[in-house]
Amino acid sequence: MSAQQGCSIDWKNWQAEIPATLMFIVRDGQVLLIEKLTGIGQGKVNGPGGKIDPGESAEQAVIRECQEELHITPSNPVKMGELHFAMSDIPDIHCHVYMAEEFEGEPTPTREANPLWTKLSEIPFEKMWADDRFWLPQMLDGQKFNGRFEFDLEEIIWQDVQFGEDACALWLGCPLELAK
Ligand SMILES: COc1nc(N)nc2c1ncn2[C@H]1C[C@H](O)[C@@H](COP(=O)(O)OP(=O)(O)OP(=O)(O)O)O1
Repeated sequence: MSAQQGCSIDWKNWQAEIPATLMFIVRDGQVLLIEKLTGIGQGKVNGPGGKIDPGESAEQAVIRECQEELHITPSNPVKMGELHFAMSDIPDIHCHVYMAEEFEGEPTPTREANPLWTKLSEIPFEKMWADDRFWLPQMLDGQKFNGRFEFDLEEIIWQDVQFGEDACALWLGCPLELAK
């Protein structure tokens, strides 16, 4: 699966209904994941994150979501990628992905999430969204990326993931930031 072959999405004119974020905090050979208890992907393992509120930047949103979901505040988040999800059963999602090495607070279970410090060698891909295995290892290795996925329910039916600085040129950015 690559290029546009077999893809039914007009990516040039594609716009997502849901702008969202993800954060991956890495410290001492471990990444801070969550068991997601509410929202899209409930029951899956993911990074903390969630929808971007109107008027909020992606960075503001990802920090707020970490505060709400885990009672922590990441420092110096670095944007690593964008994910474009064309979904069959829920509105399409445009997700901004961040990494950080430092944070304030103690990861704490909340109504929305249980924190899961996970060894980098033991990421539970079988409990995660199907796309994660195609970009998360490379991102944790320091590579920036741009990923586009077409899903049929929870199955990927088309994908294209690019890595490296060139991938950043494909980012759509965050239109809401322009509206601030
Ligand atoms: C489709 O594949 C996905 N893969 C990955 N890795 N992550 C995804 C995928 N689809 C959605 N996500 C992430 C993006 C966001 O972090 C959440 C969705 O946001 P959520 O529904 O949790 O938003 P909240 O604002 O926290 O929830 P409420 O609207 O219920 O307040 O999933």
